Amino acid sequence: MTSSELFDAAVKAAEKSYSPYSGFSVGAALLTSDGKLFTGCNIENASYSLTICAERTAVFKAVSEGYKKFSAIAVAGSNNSDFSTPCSPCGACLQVLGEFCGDDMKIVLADGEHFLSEFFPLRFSKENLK
Ligand SMILES: O=c1ccn([C@H]2C[C@H](O)[C@@H](CO)O2)c(=O)[nH]1
Ligand SMILES: [Zn+2]
Repeated sequence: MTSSELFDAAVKAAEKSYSPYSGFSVGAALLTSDGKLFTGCNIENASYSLTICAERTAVFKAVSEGYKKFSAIAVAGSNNSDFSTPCSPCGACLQVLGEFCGDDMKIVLADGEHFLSEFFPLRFSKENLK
């Protein structure tokens, strides 16, 4: 699957966003190392802080189905139907992605391919616990 196809899957996943409070729809499309696709959307709550981001929805879906090795994630976010402005994963999502993915994990945004190391070069990880 190309990065462009992965990004399109993220835009499609954003259609399922439940975001009545922010009005900001986010979709994520996570590709496993063996080519399986998991998607996720943001799901808000009247108790705002219980909101879950699209990226973590996708990661938790995948891990709960037994997939823990990933090659790329695409993220698309918008408060209208135009997903052309890059939407970076928040710090919480980067931390969760970092649990399962190396520095070379590809992060596809509206402006193209990035890597986890760009966003989060000195993250706290299981290496710190040794
Ligand atoms: O990494 C992120 C950052 C924000 N959001 C969602 C959470 C909230 O519903 C909305 C506005 O913050 O965007 C995500 O899905 N992913
Ligand atoms: Zn997030």
